[in-house]
Amino acid sequence: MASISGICSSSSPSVKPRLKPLLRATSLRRNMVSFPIRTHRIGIPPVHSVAREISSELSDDGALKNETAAPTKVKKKGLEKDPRALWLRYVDWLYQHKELGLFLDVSRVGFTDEFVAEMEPRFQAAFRAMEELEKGAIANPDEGRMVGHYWLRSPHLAPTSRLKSLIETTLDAVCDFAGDVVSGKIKPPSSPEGRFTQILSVGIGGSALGPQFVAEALAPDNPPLKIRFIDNTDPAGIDHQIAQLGPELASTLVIVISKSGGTPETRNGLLEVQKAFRDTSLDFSKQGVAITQENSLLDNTARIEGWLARFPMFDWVGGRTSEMSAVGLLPAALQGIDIREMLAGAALMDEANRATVLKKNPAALLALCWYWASDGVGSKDMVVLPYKDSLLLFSRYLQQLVMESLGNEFDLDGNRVKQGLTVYGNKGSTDQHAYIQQLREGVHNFFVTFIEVLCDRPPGHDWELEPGVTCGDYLFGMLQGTRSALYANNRESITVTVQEVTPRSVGALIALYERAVGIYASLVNINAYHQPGVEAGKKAAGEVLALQKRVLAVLNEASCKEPVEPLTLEEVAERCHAPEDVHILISCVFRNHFAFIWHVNIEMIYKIIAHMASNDRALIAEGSCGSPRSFKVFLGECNVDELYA
Ligand SMILES: O=P(O)(O)OC[C@H]1O[C@](O)(CO)[C@@H](O)[C@@H]1O
Repeated sequence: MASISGICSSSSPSVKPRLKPLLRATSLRRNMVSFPIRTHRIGIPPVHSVAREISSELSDDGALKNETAAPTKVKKKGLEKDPRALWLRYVDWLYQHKELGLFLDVSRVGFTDEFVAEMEPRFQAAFRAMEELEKGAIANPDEGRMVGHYWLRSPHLAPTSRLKSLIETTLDAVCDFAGDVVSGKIKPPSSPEGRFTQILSVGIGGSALGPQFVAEALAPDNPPLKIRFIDNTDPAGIDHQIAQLGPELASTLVIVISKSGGTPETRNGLLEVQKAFRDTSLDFSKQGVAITQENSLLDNTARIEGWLARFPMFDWVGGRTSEMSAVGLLPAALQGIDIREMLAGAALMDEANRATVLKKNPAALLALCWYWASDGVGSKDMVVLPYKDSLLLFSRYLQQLVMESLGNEFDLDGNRVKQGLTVYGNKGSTDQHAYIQQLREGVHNFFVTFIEVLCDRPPGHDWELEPGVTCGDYLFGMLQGTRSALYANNRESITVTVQEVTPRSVGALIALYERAVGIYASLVNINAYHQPGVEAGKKAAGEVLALQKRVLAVLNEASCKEPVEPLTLEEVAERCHAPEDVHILISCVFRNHFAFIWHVNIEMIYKIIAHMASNDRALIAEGSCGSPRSFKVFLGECNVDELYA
């Protein structure tokens, strides 16, 4: 058994939300936005934070309509249209990483030399910040954490020898365990096949998106183990995954992934899967693997129940940058993907991204384009279009990486900035038959990133479907045509080109965008490594479930009466609020918010009851859910246990 407990890092210190007085932009002039100079942690100079509400838009000829929106003093001008000048711009700015076979073309983004010059000091500061981060600075100040995903592929860079050996030991353990599972040395106890054939990965967000993207991109046609995912608390979705496994549940390795070890969706997925194991008389512990931080709820459960294996997550690796930790590496290795190649590709890309000359640093070039195109305030969305089916999930993966990192209400100095960069996209050329019409001719609120893969299919397999033209030529033509057509209509685009979709190039792509996010975050002075907004949603969900328990208790009590006492919504709400809400109500009345809170609660109680009624857990005595004012509700069966629990 590959249990490597004890090598996880200790759990993180408690986190306090950062509350600072809000500062506002102090002066806005017509052609320029200037802001008070502020000091900055880890060496970032002041930035021209631009209030989101100031709209900016390129007009159809590429000129800026609202000049006050410019994040720098540089005026935007129309995009270059002269073919020769454009070719020179292409050649001048083309980035190539020879060893990785990766190109980055930023020529179709209209930044000017003046803009680049103005941004230069900010880039130098961002490079210094990245350097400090890699040396182990507390780059996630709210949570008091280091940010160390770069060490995962270059352990020698880890700030202590303990961390270095932790990374290396974990990687070895992942490889050994995966090798033993694939070879059949580690086998499920009661499978007729005598070896594991399936992986069921249970996790959400950063504990799912990386493994999903990599599986889609790199899993061979006949992997040693096939993978499927439970990444939600949707019971029907979970049932579907379990039903699809059918009798192969007996040969399924269940990998439960959660950095915190307490995410409700993941816990629910685990409980549902464990029930499915019980229902089929299978011993879950012999087939369960946990990837989590040491001593988390999940870790303790796995240890106490004696699961097959446990692998560590580190508090200095964020969920959305965890693909190169056990989170991504274990599922990938089990599918026969060369994870050391993935790590090598990422390490090479990291190395390139340490260049302090803008033109030689691909991540910085991306950040420059994002800043230019979205005015440094996310005023334009990033549409990601990989022209390759296997990269379908790249945009979804990037959506979390970019939006959960950059979407921030406050900057590092406590100013309300409401930052972000919206990401969406699926794949080309498929999307040309969906929304490219709007991109070409409709609202101009985006820039595009094309991902191009030069090699169409393995050598020896291609054929011409018409003289001189292959199927892949069409895909190539669609990409180039769309890029040109968009540009002709002043729509900017970036093109990232890789030779092939391989573990090495996928590792490099992940590393490229991880670093671009880090650099961009420095440019706009935000903490890219926390996600306070997500916590608010989780907390609110907890409150809804707590309210549901109270509603259930009230209905139980009324339904146990002889005769049963059906209740209106108002009656349920009133009984729910006593006695523990009295305090809340008094303070709400005191602050003149009573009506609002009452309204929200009664609406929520209505939704709770409607949901229970839809699932046969509450019965409507009078009226219907469609007329909430009048309906009366009771529970079908009086649950005395619950009532007196
Ligand atoms: O790995 P965990 O702790 O279950 O968290 C899953 C995801 O939830 C988030 O915290 C957002 O809720 C992501 O950042 C994270 O990747």
